[in-house]
Amino acid sequence: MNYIYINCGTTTSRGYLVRDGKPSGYVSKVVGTKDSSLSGGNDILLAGLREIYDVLIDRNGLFERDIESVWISGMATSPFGITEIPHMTMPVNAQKMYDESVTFYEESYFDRELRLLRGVKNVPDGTVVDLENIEYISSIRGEEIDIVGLLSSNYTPEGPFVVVAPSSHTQFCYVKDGALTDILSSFTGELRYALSRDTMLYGEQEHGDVAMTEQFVRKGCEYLRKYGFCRAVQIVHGANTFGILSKAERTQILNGIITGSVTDLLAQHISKKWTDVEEIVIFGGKPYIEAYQILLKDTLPSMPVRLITDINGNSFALSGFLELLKIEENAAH
Ligand SMILES: Nc1ncnc2c1ncn2[C@@H]1O[C@H](COP(=O)(O)OP(=O)(O)OP(=O)(O)O)[C@@H](O)[C@H]1O
Ligand SMILES: O=C(O)C(=O)C[C@@H](O)[C@H](O)CO
Repeated sequence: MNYIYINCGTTTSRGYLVRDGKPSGYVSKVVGTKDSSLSGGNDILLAGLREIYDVLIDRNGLFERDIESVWISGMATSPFGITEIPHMTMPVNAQKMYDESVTFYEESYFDRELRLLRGVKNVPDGTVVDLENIEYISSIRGEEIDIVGLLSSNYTPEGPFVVVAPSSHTQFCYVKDGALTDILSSFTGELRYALSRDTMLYGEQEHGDVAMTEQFVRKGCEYLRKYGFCRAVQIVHGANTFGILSKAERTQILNGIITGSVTDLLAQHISKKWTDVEEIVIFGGKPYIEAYQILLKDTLPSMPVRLITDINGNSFALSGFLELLKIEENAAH
């Protein structure tokens, strides 16, 4: 049987073809819910997701009728996605993700049923969210399936651990007894994107991948702690004004500033709330995730910190989806 699975992101969406339980195709496209928010409608997103679906089918010599079902996780269920579906409550494991999936008939671009996987929030259903409690509430849409995939792999530590998932937003996910149990979300990658694309920093920063080195990442974090966010960023600009450092070095300092603001937060959270954490697992596919490892090792020197590179064609999200397929197939027998 053939299945298509798409993980819809804020910035990028990634699609996979699974044939007889085996991954057989991968396509990614820079399209996500940020496009819906910027354009005021979800046409760009839906057209992009449809393109991923078409490419996976065409490249593999298939027809639409050959696809048993199409599954979509991530930001597709956000207000800027395909259709809004509320987050699930924790704890979350593969079975819960499967049980709480929602079938939705998408008329305009797919003209077929989609199985939408819901995101997760860290408060019970029925919680009235207001100005007083919003600061304690976090949510994810997409990282939960990465965690299901991670839990199915041999990378998982025994005791409680925190998964660090840096991307458009950095999600700290607390995992205990085989389930996602708490979340702390921060607005990182999108902030960095805005700063490096739409400000003076544009011509002063490297825009491709840059390897992170301790010296510059630490410097950024040091500026942040000493002067606060705005002055720290101004120092990066100043380095250009006064003609010192390369673009790549300034980029690393900016990364140290943004990453430092959330690694310090994580350290605080571990000391106050997630006190039994035994290990931190950072995952992602880009070199910038190394900034997290550098700063966490400094900030929490006695905590084991593991970095797991999630190469796109072989992602934890896909492994998570394969876990859900096993549940689906067992349910069918
Ligand atoms: N060097 C970097 N430092 C920090 N963030 C970065 C860096 N390079 C890229 N990013 C951020 O990563 C994000 C893009 O990541 P990706 O393409 O994985 O997005 P996504 O899958 O849509 O994210 P999400 O899963 O959060 O919805 C952008 O917000 C971008 O600014
Ligand atoms: O719950 C939501 O609607 C989000 O915006 C979650 C978002 O941060 C994703 O997890 C992407 O990282």
